[in-house]
Amino acid sequence: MIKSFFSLMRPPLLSSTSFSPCPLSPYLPHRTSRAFSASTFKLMSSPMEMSPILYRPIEYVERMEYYEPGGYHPVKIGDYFLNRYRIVHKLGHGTYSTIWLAQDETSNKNVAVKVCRASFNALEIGMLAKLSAPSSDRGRAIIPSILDRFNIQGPNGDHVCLVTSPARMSVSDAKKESWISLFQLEVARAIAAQLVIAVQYIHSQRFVHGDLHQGNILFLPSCEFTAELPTEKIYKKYGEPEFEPVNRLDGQKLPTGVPEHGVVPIWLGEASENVTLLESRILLSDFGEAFSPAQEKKFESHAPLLIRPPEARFEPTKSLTSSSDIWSLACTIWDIIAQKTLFEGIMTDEDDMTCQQIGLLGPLPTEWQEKHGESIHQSKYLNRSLEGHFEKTVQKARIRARMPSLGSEEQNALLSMFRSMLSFKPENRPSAQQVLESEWMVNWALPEYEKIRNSQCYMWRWL
Ligand SMILES: Nc1ncnc2c1ncn2[C@@H]1O[C@H](COP(=O)(O)OP(=O)(O)OP(=O)(O)O)[C@@H](O)[C@H]1O
Repeated sequence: MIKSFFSLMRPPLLSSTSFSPCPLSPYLPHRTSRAFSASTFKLMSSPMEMSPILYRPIEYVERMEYYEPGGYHPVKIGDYFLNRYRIVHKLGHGTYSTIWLAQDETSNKNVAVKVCRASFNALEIGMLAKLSAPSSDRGRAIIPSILDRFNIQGPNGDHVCLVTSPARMSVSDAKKESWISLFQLEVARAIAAQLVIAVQYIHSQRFVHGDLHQGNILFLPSCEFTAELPTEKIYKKYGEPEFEPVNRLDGQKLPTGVPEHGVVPIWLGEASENVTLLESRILLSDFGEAFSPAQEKKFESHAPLLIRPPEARFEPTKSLTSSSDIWSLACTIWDIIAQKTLFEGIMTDEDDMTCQQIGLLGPLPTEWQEKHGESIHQSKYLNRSLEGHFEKTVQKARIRARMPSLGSEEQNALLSMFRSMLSFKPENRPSAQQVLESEWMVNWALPEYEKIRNSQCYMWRWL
């Protein structure tokens, strides 16, 4: 059901099941790929219920099928929440929410209001509240702060709303906006450093994030945008909201609870190669898959297949742990540094993913091989290697894009970090703290982070 709906929506280029090296980015027309956001990616890997009514898909806009009892709330531009938050634009959408830019009329700041689906499990909020409690840990600054929280009632139910600071774009948005899908080296290093610091902080608080992909890494906007920019200036600079009519495929009237118009999200971002070091401050968002292993066992991973740790498949009776985050963290750091993802494919499956992992990383542990037979070893990926993939998707890609490539010492340090993080058995992977202490982090990534840590705007977040 899920797949067949997607094949209806997907243009021919993307419906291919062949493993083209970079299915989404540089070769699609400008901005087209934003319609296939991280959340779309995720939808394919999460269980979901579908409304029986189908709607004409609208580019860049959430699927109208989710406006149903228990689903999204039909937010309109101009809505006031709590007589305080005036909705001025749309920021984005995910599987569980729509996210809106609002003017906080009490503080006169621009904020993000995440309006969750009515069936949303509020556990995420509790976790985020704990992680965003004041702390002197440098990782705390990379976790979004909950500025306010309230509920609204609507035709589709009762919706939790979270107010946080607005972000500019995600790492995946910045790469999709670019023809070369690469960040400047110092920017990639700074993002990777912050991500590891954030994960180390989350693990130190005894949580596992569970969904560490590029779509959940958000760039902070300028201080000017958050603190001062009035709505008229935002519209002048970034454009007024664009509305697209919502139509059912069967031509019938829209049911209650479905908006008459979809709102195209504002684009505050820029192409990856144009992001400067000072603009590379990030927040790690989306704690919808997070859990506390001390209190809860979690056997199934809903992370996108491309970053999903192999133990979710091969050790289904063991609970996921912080080591599962380390695997996904390695895949995501790769994606930040390279032009193409570590593992590839849009409509891929677990067998293919295992074949790709063996191709890049070598044979599976013996007990996993025995469990799953030999068939997965007979694959087209066998002549690959991590080093070869690195040469192609990082070094040569950077040279082609006329960007500096990595020196051999840095390359060796980085590959050695990847190798340890991508150990098949979770118990063989380093902890986030050990990753922070790795040669690449200490000598290349953390020094770039230190440069932005002391920037004026960064300090502003603490005032
Ligand atoms: N504070 C924010 N500022 C700007 N954009 C945001 C913000 N929060 C989220 N977004 C945008 O909305 C998208 C979805 O957000 P988020 O991941 O929090 O949603 P979700 O409903 O939990 O979905 P999913 O788990 O499918 O990603 C993000 O990828 C980003 O593009």
